[in-house]
Amino acid sequence: MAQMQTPNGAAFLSTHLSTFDDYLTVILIDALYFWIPVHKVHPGSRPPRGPSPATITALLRAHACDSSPTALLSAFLGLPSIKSFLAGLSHSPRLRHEFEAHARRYLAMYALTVPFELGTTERYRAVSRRSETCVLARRPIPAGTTIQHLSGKMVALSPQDETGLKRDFSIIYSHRLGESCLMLGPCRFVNHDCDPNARFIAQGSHGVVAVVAIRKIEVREEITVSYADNYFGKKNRECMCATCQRRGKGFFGPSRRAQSSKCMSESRSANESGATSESGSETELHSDNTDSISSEDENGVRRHSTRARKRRRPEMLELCDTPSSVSPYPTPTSASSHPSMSRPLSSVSRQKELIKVEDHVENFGHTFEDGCRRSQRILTARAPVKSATASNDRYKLAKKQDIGEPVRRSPRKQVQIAIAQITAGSVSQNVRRGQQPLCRISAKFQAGTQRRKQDLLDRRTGLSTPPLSVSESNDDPSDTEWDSDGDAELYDKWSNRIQASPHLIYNAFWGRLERDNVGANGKFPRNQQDLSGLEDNRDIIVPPFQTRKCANKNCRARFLLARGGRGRSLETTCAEYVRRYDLKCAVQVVCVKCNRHAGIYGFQWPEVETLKAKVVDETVEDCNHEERQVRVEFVSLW
Ligand SMILES: C[S@@+](CC[C@H](N)C(=O)[O-])C[C@H]1O[C@@H](n2cnc3c(N)ncnc32)[C@H](O)[C@@H]1O
Repeated sequence: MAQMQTPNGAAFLSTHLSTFDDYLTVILIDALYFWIPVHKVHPGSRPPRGPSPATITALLRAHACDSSPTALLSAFLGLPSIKSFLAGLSHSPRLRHEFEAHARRYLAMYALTVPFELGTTERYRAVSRRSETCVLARRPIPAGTTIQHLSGKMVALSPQDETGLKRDFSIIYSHRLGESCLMLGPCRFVNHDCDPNARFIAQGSHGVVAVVAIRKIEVREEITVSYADNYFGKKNRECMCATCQRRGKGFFGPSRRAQSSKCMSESRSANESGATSESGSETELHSDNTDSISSEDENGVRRHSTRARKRRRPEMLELCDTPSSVSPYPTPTSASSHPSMSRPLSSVSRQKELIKVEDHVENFGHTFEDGCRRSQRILTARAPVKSATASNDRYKLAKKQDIGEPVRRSPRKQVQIAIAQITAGSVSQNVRRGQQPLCRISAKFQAGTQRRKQDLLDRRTGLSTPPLSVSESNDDPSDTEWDSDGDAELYDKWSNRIQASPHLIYNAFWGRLERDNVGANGKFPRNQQDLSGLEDNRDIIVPPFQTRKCANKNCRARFLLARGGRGRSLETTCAEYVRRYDLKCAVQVVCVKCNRHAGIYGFQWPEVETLKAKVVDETVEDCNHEERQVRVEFVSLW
């Protein structure tokens, strides 16, 4: 195990803390809270076995209303798998202490009073090709407030890590420590915005980082900080933040294409010469700003001395000083004064790469909350984009007018469309992927709706399956089986209907019409075997099946039970969850957020109101609370 030094030393526990971070995010976020795997420092490595999601959920439930995570932490540390993990650290009390402190940071995120939560965003998908994490305000945060529990820890990068960690985005340059550091913990999920509403501050002298609101942050607003002025290329010209989008700058600016082609050739030549000099053995980072020697040419391409180039990190954030006058961090000068700030977001190889734009890109640039509240928000690439340079295509795609423009459609409307389409047995218009079809609902059909509603009600009273929770659907969706004859019967009925018009299957969730989603045998897939006969790249459509009221008496949301297959997923929000978990499984729910909280807090959410003295004002505005009031109805399908 690497030797431990103080945070100010050249080598600290970055390797260990990054391993801890990966381990903790797997067991405390990916496994039970989140619907995408969060980015890992060591994406390839397999973390040790941790406690099961059910165990952690039980712990969280037991301590959900605690004002401090201390009891939760000790219960967590007492779990057998955590104990055996800690046993491996017994030789180093300091490492053990760091693990405990880091676990506390992640566990604290589950306190009911925490004013933020993690969400997902598709904003950066055009570049990163994946959903990314973002941090959203759960309640109003006044300006100047330190955002409770949105914290992290900076650890200096050891030379091994410097070479080993090829691409980790949470590397920051600390002026105080004079070193590149890894930032780990919940605050590493905060994204950059050119007009941020918060900023990083240092807390104490041990590399602990917090986030302070610099203006009032509204409920559901994303919490953002400014990494640096030149973090995403010169003047952040690759920045994809909402502010740049609004102002038509950065990634969305008209000059970007011209610049990026120049930059491409410049950086290619810089890279070539850099490659030669990088054969040397020096990997140590600069210890202060004055060490870095860099300049910019007229094209905005930063040129480094050989030495600076050797030390360049691909991406770095900058930690600002604290708002108080006694700052442990010297006020940063210009971000560009350090060579690390010249991070080329689009590497040469990336720019050369031919873009493979999916022909169906949805929900671009919005977050989980948006998705929950705005049931549809679609950017549809009208046709597959053909070979061109990456920057060009990305630009074209991003310039499409409907980016970020919500398209509102009520679930009921979607369902009506679905019913009408299915009843008609065919579509009278060409419906392309991603396009929303329109049709008239026949009078005959409308009369039938009432009958079907009644029919559904009758059936529902006979069903015995208990309401579902996140833990149930999370455990192993593929193991989930239909658990009542009534369900199976309904499913059969639905399947028959689908098979009557096999070319057209409708996903009642997201209003998508799909063709040809039937197996080789011409039947709708009913089990894993059927599913495996289907091509991977097809969206498998989940027929709506049965709705059920949430067991929480304070929640009016309905669970939707359905059965489906697998498929690719381009969406976040509830839909992503739905697709991720129910594509294979028999069970799905309507609102991921409601269900997630239900799973974690054991339907205790409304009890927040009993903590009147503390949170009564905020509770009213709390988006989770609000979300739980969302009524989703799909009942008219039968
Ligand atoms: C510190 S991380 C923030 C959390 C990250 N979104 C995640 O999923 O873990 C920084 C990364 O977020 C993305 N990012 C954040 N803000 C961005 C912006 N304004 N423009 C482009 N990418 C951004 C980039 O992929 C960057 O490497």
